[in-house]
Amino acid sequence: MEILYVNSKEEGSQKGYEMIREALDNGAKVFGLATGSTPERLYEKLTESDVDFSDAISVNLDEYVGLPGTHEQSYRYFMEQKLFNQKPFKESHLPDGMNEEQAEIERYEAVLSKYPVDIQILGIGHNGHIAFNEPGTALDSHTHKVALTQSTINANKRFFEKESDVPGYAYTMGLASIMKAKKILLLAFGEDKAEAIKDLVTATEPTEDIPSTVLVNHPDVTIIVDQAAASLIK
Ligand SMILES: O=P(O)(O)OC[C@H]1O[C@](O)(CO)[C@@H](O)[C@@H]1O
Repeated sequence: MEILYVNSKEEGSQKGYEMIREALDNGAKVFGLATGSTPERLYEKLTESDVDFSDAISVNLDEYVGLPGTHEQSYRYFMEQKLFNQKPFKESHLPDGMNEEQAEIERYEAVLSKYPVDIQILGIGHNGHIAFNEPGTALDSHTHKVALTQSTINANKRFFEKESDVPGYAYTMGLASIMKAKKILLLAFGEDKAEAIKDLVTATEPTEDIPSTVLVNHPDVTIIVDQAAASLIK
């Protein structure tokens, strides 16, 4: 696990941007994408650049259950606004929050089998979740439906008018699905991520209590942290 210490979110997003470009230049075809506030600046940098994803495929980590892709808080809508409208991919895949559970799990697993991820962008939740894999998720999990924890609902309610509007469930790639990516790039910015980063980088083996620790066994993980997120490990 390589840790890149940067001074700011701006610098970290620039580094992330450079790594994505490098992957594309070196022939990466399938990009695993994340939502949330963490990668926003990185996506902005991609949209401001001359990068061309028209031959590439994107697959996203997760989607709220019950929100159609046209809903402003859906992750499909987020991706369209932040990246896809400006930089279209040949194909962009996200879980479909309106599909029935079993059908959606099978459909998305088939997408992931068809398109193994070359480079996966990840953020991290306060409780160490990656994608929507909350503490207690099996380390060998694949795409599944998850009940969001109160911690995640609290963190995400800022995007909704009121807390009761936050969906209680999501479809998410599992931890084993994420581990299949050839390369993983995890970004964390801000003091509120310091505890989660400490838990991840001090872990010696994976534990279900802290989903991010599954990454300890991945051969190619880079973590980009700003000073605040690194404040408990430096
Ligand atoms: O980047 P943020 O907004 O801090 O979110 C952190 C994590 O939470 C999620 O948005 C899910 O709650 C993840 O997809 C993300 O990595």
